[in-house]
Amino acid sequence: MFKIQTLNNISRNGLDRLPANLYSVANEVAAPDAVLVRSADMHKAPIAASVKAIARAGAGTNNIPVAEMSARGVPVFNAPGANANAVKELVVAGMLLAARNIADALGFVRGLDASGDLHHKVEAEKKRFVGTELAGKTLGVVGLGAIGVKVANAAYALGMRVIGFDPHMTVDGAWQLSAEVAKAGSLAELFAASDYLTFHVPLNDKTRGAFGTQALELVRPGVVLLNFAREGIVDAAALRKGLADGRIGRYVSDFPEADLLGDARVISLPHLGASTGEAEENCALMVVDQLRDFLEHGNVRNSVNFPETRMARTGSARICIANSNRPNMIGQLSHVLGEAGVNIAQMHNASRGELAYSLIDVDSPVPDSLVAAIAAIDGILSVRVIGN
Ligand SMILES: NC(=O)C1=CN([C@@H]2O[C@H](COP(=O)(O)OP(=O)(O)OC[C@H]3O[C@@H](n4cnc5c(N)ncnc54)[C@H](O)[C@@H]3O)[C@@H](O)[C@H]2O)C=CC1
Ligand SMILES: O=C(O)CCC(=O)C(=O)O
Repeated sequence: MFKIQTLNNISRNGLDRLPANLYSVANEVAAPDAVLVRSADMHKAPIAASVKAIARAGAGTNNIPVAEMSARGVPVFNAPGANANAVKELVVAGMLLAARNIADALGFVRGLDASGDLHHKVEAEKKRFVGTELAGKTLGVVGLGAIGVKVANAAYALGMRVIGFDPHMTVDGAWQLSAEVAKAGSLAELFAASDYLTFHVPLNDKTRGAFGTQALELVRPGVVLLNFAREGIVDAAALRKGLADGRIGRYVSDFPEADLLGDARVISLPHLGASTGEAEENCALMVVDQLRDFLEHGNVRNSVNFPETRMARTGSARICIANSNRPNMIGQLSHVLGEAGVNIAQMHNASRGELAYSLIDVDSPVPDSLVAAIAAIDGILSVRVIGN
């Protein structure tokens, strides 16, 4: 029986794919085998030694201590692209909210006194909410991954000019991107050309503060800045300076900030990008399937720290081993198996950066002494036996 701990609400349709005879699922679990999480901050509490995998039902994994998990030989999975459409639609809504003063106008109508001549009040005041159109404006998209590509294509379909910047764009992403989206040679070029600017990059040491004081000097006065990626992507000081001197016309964000809550130029949403029934279900289905494949067969799909590794099962048992990616690890493993008289039926080894992962199917049961001997090899991060 595998014990799964959920740290956030995970779509029921996803959880239903965990058969009750094999899995128990709860919020509070002693010694869980795996954790299912959305946005809960896993940096804040120690992660139990029993955890063999973490599955993020979403895209960003900055709430998970990925480097620490790699050092423990624990894969972290996510659901690439599974919520991208939901985020795209909210980004489009965000551009429209900013362009047409929709939030202010809604506030005005909600505050109207229902008595008297409503029609007159509406017609007299509507000039306060005159907006602009998106068509003909330029949108700069930083990060052309699952979300950025969809946002770029949608904006083009709305009549916007679109330019994008992503030095690591994938071939798949390029296939999906409209040929009408122009490539910016640099971030500076993109900043200078954009009326609307949107970021769709992961938060990491390279992207933290990607919109900072330098960007502020380059952007068009009154630029509409959209941040549906992560709070840290936009530097706090640069944002406040830009709002104060009017360089930033509007800030539309999925991450409310305490001191900006009352600022009329700031439109904040409560991290709603992926909050649609469809996206929540897509993410849950994807990560639950990946988690099952890992726990039951050791296979790895869509991990952010492990290499893709899949092998059909043969033999009586499977040994799953994560180790430091250095010479002679396979040699030592096969030596230890040979010493124990265990024959390798088939094996698959793959590496990613500093980590390597092997699936070894064997013809006979794996004794505890062999597991201990493998774990004792210098550089082994984790060992697990399935189907013994
Ligand atoms: N508001 C919300 O509810 C949601 C927010 N997100 C955030 O959006 C981010 C992006 O999500 P996806 O598009 O699904 O991820 P993705 O991994 O498909 O795309 C990210 C893209 O950013 C690019 N990139 C990385 N560093 C870059 C840099 N320095 N400059 C330019 N491009 C760079 C990558 O090459 C990649 O193409 C997530 O990491 C997450 O933080 C994702 C889903 C929901
Ligand atoms: O699960 C959520 O609602 C947050 C989604 C998100 O931010 C992500 O997928 O990176």
